[in-house]
Amino acid sequence: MTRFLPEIPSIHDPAWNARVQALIDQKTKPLGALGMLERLAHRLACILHSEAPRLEQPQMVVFAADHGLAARGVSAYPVDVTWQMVENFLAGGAAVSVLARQNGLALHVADCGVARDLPQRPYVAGQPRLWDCKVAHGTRDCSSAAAMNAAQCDTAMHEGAQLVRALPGNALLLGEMGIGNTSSASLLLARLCAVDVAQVTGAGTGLNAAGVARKIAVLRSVLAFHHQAQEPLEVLAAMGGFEIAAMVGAVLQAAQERRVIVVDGFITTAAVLVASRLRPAVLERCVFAHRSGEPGHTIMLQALGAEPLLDWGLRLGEGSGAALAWPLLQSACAMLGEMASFDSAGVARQQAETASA
Ligand SMILES: O=C(O)c1ccc[n+]([C@@H]2O[C@H](COP(=O)([O-])O)[C@@H](O)[C@H]2O)c1
Ligand SMILES: Cc1cc2nc[nH]c2cc1C
Repeated sequence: MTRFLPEIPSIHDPAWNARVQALIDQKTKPLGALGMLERLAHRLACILHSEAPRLEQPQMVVFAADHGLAARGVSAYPVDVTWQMVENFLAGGAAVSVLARQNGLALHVADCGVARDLPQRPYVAGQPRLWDCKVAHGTRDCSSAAAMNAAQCDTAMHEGAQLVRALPGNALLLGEMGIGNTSSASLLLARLCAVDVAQVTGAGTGLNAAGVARKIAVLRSVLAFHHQAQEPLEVLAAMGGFEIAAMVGAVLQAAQERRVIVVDGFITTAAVLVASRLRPAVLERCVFAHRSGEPGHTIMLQALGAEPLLDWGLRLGEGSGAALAWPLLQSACAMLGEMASFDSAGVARQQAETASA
């Protein structure tokens, strides 16, 4: 299978940037007074190339898979939670199910490599949908082998891209589920950003201090075992997960189509980190929903130059933070599209001699 590596041109356009900024500055408010909402509106206007951007048919995809490394005791929960939570997503009872429903987000679950066979079920319009993107029944234990081979990595990326192609709309919200996947995210970050793994390893689903210390020791041994893996896709295959590889493909595809990509927490951001090493311009299409309570996320966001919308100590994953932040994107669009300008409303502007530099 060939590698999925589309060209992603930069959408940076100084003239367009200035035009959108001028529109925002003409709204009836003191200059800059809507703070980060203004920066968000600016970003959405640039991604969707519209002075009045509209978010259409938003699609939340929860990418799910299992991790061989989980057998090394790096998670507080058993591997079976992955498939059990997939069932919960589909039944409508998980956090992301509730928040997606509340916010009018279509919900999809992509089985990229859950260890159990999940029965296919009929598609019911308006209900969460299960997609079979399974590459294998979980990755191999990456403390003693590559998590996946290059062909599996390519397949997972293609699956993610193909799924995005099949979805309507102009906004993709990224979610994930996979017991053990905070370990993969920490490993990708440690290797790709050359930081000490102890600095970027946290409790995940809730390890205690002794558990975190054991997790760090395991992750150190994994990094030593894969010392030769340095290129982004080598690192992804060596220590990633099928859901992460599928998200890399999904991000590249969504970026190529110029969709708005709403990034959730630590693991989805790890996928964006890998994608951005392959095609840096994907970052121009991303909105980072929140700063996760997982300590490595702050370092990862910094490495990407990302400014997250929320800082709520969320550490659930699933796409829950992306769904929570969604109304902020809607507000940003409403602000740009519906707020009056000083001229249209007949409101007096700031006096020239009082303008700050
Ligand atoms: O997104 C995050 O920031 C995040 C932080 C901690 C845990 N999680 C979720 O918890 C699971 C992974 O945790 P663990 O401890 O099994 O590595 C996985 O299903 C993630 O969705 C997610
Ligand atoms: C219950 C549970 C729900 C989750 N959702 C995402 N990761 C999770 C991990 C656990 C353990």
